[in-house]
Amino acid sequence: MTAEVLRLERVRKSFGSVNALRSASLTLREGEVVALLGDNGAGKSTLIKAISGVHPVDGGDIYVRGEKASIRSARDAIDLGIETIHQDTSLAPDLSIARNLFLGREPVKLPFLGVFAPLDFPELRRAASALLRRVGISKKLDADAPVDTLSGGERQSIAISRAMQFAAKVIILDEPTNNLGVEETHGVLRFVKEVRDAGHTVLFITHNIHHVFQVADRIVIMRRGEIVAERAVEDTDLLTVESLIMGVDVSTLVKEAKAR
Ligand SMILES: Nc1ncnc2c1ncn2[C@@H]1O[C@H](COP(=O)(O)OP(=O)(O)OP(=O)(O)O)[C@@H](O)[C@H]1O
Repeated sequence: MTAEVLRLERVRKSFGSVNALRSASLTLREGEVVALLGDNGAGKSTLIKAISGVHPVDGGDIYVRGEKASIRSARDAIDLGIETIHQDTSLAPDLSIARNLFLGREPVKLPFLGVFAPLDFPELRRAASALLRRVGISKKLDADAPVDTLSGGERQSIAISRAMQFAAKVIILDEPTNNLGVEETHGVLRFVKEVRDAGHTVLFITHNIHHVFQVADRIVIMRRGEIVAERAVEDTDLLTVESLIMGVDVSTLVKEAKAR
């Protein structure tokens, strides 16, 4: 078994009277792809927002590489090696691919000038092209082109590449294949596997169980703010996972529907 990179122990988060996370415990290990599944309102987004510092938890503990961590902001999470790619919001559409690959962490000239330091464009272009080659999406991409000229799948790959290059140990993807075509979806799923094979840990939310079986190593299922089941993908099947998500035996429902 590989090393533990992130562990949540009995984390809680409420919004007024809504207990979005009741007592969620989860361990992520190095180099695995974990799919987080659950019905609408199960608490998936709240869980990833807790890990990424958007909604600091009300209680419970978070450990990063075995050390107790305090994640109170997105900056805290990034500093701990946790990068989150939210749907459609992770890129600046008007900026170039190269700028988006660095976004806020661009190479600068005269770094002692702090926020006033001018960008080092030749270095930015060189580093961006090298990264695009390394992640295998360089074929037709020009690092100077605006990012809004890219397809949805390419944009996802750019956002994931950015997370990878900043050596994020844990990359969290919120519905990475939402609104993508079939081919693009396969491209992103393939890329997720490559990211895993490069040693990163990926946690992703999806409503598409078929994608889970294509890419995940492990499935974690949430219901009503708790993690109710975890399964290795090779040890489970679609009906079992659907049953765990819904909290009822789906095969019985199917039989009943056929009998009507
Ligand atoms: N900012 C918020 N303010 C108030 N309630 C919230 C907030 N965010 C989430 N909730 C509530 O917390 C519960 C869990 O929501 P969450 O978005 O985490 O579920 P989810 O599993 O991601 O659902 P979906 O798949 O529909 O996105 C829901 O009842 C939701 O209405």
